[in-house]
Amino acid sequence: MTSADGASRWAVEARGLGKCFRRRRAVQDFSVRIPAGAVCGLVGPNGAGKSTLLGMAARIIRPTEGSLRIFGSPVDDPAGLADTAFLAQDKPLFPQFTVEETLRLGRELNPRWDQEAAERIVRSGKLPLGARVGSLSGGQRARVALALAFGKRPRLLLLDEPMAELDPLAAHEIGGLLLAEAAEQGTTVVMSSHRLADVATMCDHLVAVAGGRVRLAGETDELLAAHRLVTGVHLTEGVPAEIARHTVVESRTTGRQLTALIRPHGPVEGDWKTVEPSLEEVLLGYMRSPAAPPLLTAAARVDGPHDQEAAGSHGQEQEDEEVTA
Ligand SMILES: Nc1ncnc2c1ncn2[C@@H]1O[C@H](COP(=O)(O)OP(=O)(O)OP(=O)(O)O)[C@@H](O)[C@H]1O
Repeated sequence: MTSADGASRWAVEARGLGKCFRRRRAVQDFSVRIPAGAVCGLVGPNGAGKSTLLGMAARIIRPTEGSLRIFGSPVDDPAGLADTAFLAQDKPLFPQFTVEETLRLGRELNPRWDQEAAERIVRSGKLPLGARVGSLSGGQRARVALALAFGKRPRLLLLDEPMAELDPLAAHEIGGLLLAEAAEQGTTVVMSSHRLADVATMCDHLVAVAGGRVRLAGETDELLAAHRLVTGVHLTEGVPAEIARHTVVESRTTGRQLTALIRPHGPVEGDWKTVEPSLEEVLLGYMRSPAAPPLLTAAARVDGPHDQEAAGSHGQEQEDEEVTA
């Protein structure tokens, strides 16, 4: 779908996307949209397919099946190449280069290079331009890598575990820098992370994957509002009927105490305490319960109400539920 000014509303649009490495299916039946302008967290356990998804969007891994569009154009359209920047997990930089030489390389390789933005990012960390990259701390190297990425002026910035090796202080600083620069440049950000607290504070959208399939996708607020954490005393075996009538993502009993993560289909009857769960509680619930049905908000679904191209789309959307909360 395109907006009135001709730009695509969707930064990323995957339909039935799949990737097979020899006989191993890393991603399957993946149908999700991420709107332009979102800061989207990509979460899931080790081996879930996060790096493979980012690699396909970054054009370094070729999908085996399905379609993937970036700002409305097929991912393999060379015209879109300059629109995307990808920062791999190991943040490949040349250790012998100085910060200044690294930025110069960025300028020479990228026709749309924005030296002012790149220098602003480096200077705000008080990094000396003459320092060798190999002598910098992990946080400082992350800053140089982000300067290189934002210097490209990408419309879509793909980050694989950008804070993985940073201490909490450096992660906070780099997270703030990332959000400020994304807002300044209007960049859509998709970042994989195992740090759920960072995802909760930084991301307005979320895609959770497990076993190469989407488990949750959409606006973080809407996804949270669609769930309730139910607790109470339960003396018999199994999930009580008044809870089982809702979609139960996960239920656990500790002694006499039952805790259930549910997607309510109306009020929860009986003597149960219900609260809105934290993002961490929702994500852990889905990770621990691979059989729980996935949930995609209307905006994340490729057959959502804004879709004009849904005919013939395939994927797991047939079995998903819509968020009604
Ligand atoms: N080049 C490859 N060749 C073969 N198998 C691969 C390759 N890359 C990834 N895989 C497999 O695909 C699956 C998904 O891997 P991927 O790296 O995308 O997961 P991830 O969610 O990024 O994991 P992590 O959180 O550990 O980084 C895994 O089973 C992995 O072993």
